[in-house]
Amino acid sequence: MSRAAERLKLLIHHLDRPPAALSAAPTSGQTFTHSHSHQLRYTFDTGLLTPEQRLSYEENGFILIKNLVSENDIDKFRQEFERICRQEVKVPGLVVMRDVAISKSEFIPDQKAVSKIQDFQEDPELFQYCTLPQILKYVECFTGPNIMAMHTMLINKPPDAGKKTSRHPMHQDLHYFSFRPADRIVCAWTAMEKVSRQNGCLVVLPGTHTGTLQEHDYPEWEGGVNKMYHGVRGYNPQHPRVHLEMEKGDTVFFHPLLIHGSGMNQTQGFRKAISCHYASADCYYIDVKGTTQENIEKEVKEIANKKYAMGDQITLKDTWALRGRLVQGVRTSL
Ligand SMILES: CCCC(=O)SCCNC(=O)CCNC(=O)[C@H](O)C(C)(C)COP(=O)(O)OP(=O)(O)OC[C@H]1O[C@@H](n2cnc3c(N)ncnc32)[C@H](O)[C@@H]1OP(=O)(O)O
Ligand SMILES: Nc1ncnc2c1ncn2[C@@H]1O[C@H](COP(=O)(O)OP(=O)(O)OP(=O)(O)O)[C@@H](O)[C@H]1O
Ligand SMILES: O=C(O)CCC(=O)C(=O)O
Ligand SMILES: [Fe+2]
Ligand SMILES: [Mg+2]
Repeated sequence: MSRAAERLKLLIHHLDRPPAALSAAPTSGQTFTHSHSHQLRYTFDTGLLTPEQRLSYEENGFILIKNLVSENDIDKFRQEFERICRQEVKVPGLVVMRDVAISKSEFIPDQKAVSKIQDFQEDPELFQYCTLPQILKYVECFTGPNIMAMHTMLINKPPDAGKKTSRHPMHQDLHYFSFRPADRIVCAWTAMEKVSRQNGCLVVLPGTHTGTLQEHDYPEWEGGVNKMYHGVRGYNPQHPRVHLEMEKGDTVFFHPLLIHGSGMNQTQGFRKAISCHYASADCYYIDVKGTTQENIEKEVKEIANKKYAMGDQITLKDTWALRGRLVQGVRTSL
C-alpha cells in the first residue's frame, strides 16, 4: 500500500464526523450510493481520483489537473468571447463587467473594455465548457451524480491601468451563494492561456476550506475596487499562500470556502480564464437574513432590480434558480 493510501485509510477510520450527508437537507430525500464509497468529508470515491488526489483535496481544498481542456475547445471559447465583445452576438441574461478604472470612459466594442462576463448559460458555444465530460467526471467526485451548473464566468483580466484595480481581493466564493451544503459545491477554473504570477494567476490559501464563512467587505484599496469584489475582512498577508501557475487547458477544482484571489496583471495581455461553479442538484436554498451574507444580498438585489425591473419581488433564491442548469442526473432540489 502506498503511503498516501495508508494515510487515507487512517483518515477514514479516524473521521469522527460523517460526510456532509445530503439526507440532512430539509428538501432532499436522496443519499449517494456510490459503490465501494470510502466517504471522506469532501470527496466521493467514483474511481477517478487517486488516494493521493483525494487526500490532497481533503487537506488543501483544491486540486489541479493538467491539460484537461483541449486547445481546440479553448480557442472556440475565445472566439465566442470576442464575438460577444464586438457585440456580434447578444446573449440573454449575460452580465458584462468593465474594470472600475475604465468604467466611466467611452464604450469601445472590443475585449479591451471587458474585464469579465458572467451568466453565459444561454450561450450554447460557451456553455459547452460546463458540459465537457472530462470536467463533469471530476465535478462528480465533489458534488455526487446530480449536477447543476450554477454560476458561469469568463474572466479577461486586463493589463493593470496603474491603480492595481486588476487584482481580485482574497475571498470565499460561498459568500456569493445562498445554497448549501458548501461541501457539495465546487468551482472548475480553466486557464485559457499560460497564467503566471506576472499576469495575475490565482492565489490560494491552502487548507482554509476547513474553516467557516468569514465576513466580507470591500477592501480599502487606494486605487479603487471593482463592483462586488468583496474580500475577507482582516486578510492576513502573512498566511502561507500558493500561486497557481497554469498552462493553457490546465484546470483547478476548488472548494467554495477556500480563500483565493488573484494578483495584478503586469503584462500587456488580457489574462483569460473560464469557470463554472457546480453544485449538487440535491443542495437546498438558505435564507441569508441575519448572516454575514446580508451585505452581498443587498447589492445583488439592487442590481437585479435595475436589470429585471421587478421591484422587491425577486428573491436571491429566484436569481439562482433561474440561472442554474442541470448538466447531469436529475434536478432534484435546486
Ligand atoms: C463566485 C462569484 C465571485 C464573483 O462573482 S465576484 C464578482 C461579482 N461580480 C458581479 O456579480 C458582477 C457585478 N457587476 C455588474 O453586475 C455590472 O458590471 C454592473 C456593476 C451592474 C455594471 O453593469 P452595467 O449597468 O451594464 O454597466 P454600466 O456601464 O451602465 O454601469 C452602471 C454603473 O456602474 C458603474 N460601474 C460599472 N462597472 C463598474 C465596476 N467594475 N466597478 C464599479 N462600478 C462600476 C458605472 O460607472 C455606472 O455608474 P453610474 O451609474 O454612472 O454612477
Ligand atoms: N488587503 C487585502 N484584502 C484582500 N485581498 C488582498 C489584500 N491585499 C492583497 N490581496 C490579494 O492578495 C493576492 C496577492 O496579491 P499581491 O498583489 O499581494 O501579490 P501577487 O500578485 O500575488 O504577487 P507579487 O508579490 O509577485 O505581486 C491577490 O489576490 C490580492 O488581490
Ligand atoms: O480569475 C480570477 O482572477 C479569479 C476570479 C474569482 O475568483 C471570482 O470571480 O470569484
Ligand atoms: Fe472566486
Ligand atoms: Mg501582485
